Amino acid sequence: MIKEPKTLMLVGFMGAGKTTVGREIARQHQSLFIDVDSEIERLANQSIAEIFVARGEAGFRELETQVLSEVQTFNGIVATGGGVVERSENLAILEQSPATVIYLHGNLESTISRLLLEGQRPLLQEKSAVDFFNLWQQRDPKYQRIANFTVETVGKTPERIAAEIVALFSSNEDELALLQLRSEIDAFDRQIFQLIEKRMQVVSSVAQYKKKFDMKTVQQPRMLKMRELLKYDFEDSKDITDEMIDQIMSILTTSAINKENEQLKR
Ligand SMILES: Nc1ncnc2c1ncn2[C@@H]1O[C@H](COP(=O)(O)OP(=O)(O)OP(=O)(O)O)[C@@H](O)[C@H]1O
Ligand SMILES: O=C(O)C1=C[C@@H](O)[C@@H](O)[C@H](O)C1
Ligand SMILES: [Mg+2]
Repeated sequence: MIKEPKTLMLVGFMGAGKTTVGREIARQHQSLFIDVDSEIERLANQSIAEIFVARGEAGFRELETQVLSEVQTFNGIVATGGGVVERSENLAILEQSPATVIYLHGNLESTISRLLLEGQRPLLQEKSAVDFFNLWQQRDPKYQRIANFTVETVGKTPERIAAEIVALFSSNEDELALLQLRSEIDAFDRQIFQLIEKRMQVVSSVAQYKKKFDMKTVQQPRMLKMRELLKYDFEDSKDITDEMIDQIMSILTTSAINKENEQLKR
């Protein structure tokens, strides 16, 4: 059971949101928060980037292990650094500590775009996209191994992720299994709606085109063709039935037609 843990450790790839979500859990749950990277900077009196330059990655990892062993019994939320799984000493600390470990799982694409916006991680400067992909593949099973619970973060706001984690505190073992699955479903739902939002933006551009060339909003052959192609592509799927395609496409096309009519004032 994850019941009001004394220590809650967040692990995950750099940029997964450990620091942001950790602070938010502390705010929602009124607990203390500590960030391993910030503690390392305090200890060395240097920024992470400066530590990497002055002591190399190996020197940074030494400090990381030192701080991790100190915070393993911290009474509150601990955001670890993305590379905490790089050293076997750290894995042993996390496996043996009484802390509850939560893996913030995302996808490489959204994580890299966030990191590029920030541009502060030393490893980001020196690694190629392929290196990053390999690092992701190599670290992912390690985060999984040490985690008591994995939270799917794709498409969710930090507030939403934090609320999901706070909800775990009062759940028993059986409920946790269900919450784990629901965390995945919620992430898919958010991705589906984000895609629908993007689809509607394209619909807007189609409306402009139709206005320019004085075309009708509803193009019946096109509507039929869209469904026909989807049914063909998913004909082997047991879950995506023709009926489901008709129902979902009906909602999507009705919303699109309404939007086009509104834009074209028809
Ligand atoms: N769920 C989210 N949705 C959108 N943006 C997010 C989300 N989580 C984090 N971010 C943004 O992504 C960036 C990286 O987040 P954060 O610093 O919390 O990652 P981290 O896991 O602590 O990384 P590191 O391992 O490098 O310390 C920040 O700009 C933050 O605002
Ligand atoms: O993923 C990593 O190896 C790192 C992540 C950051 O949290 C920092 O600890 C540092 O930039 C290294
Ligand atoms: Mg961080």
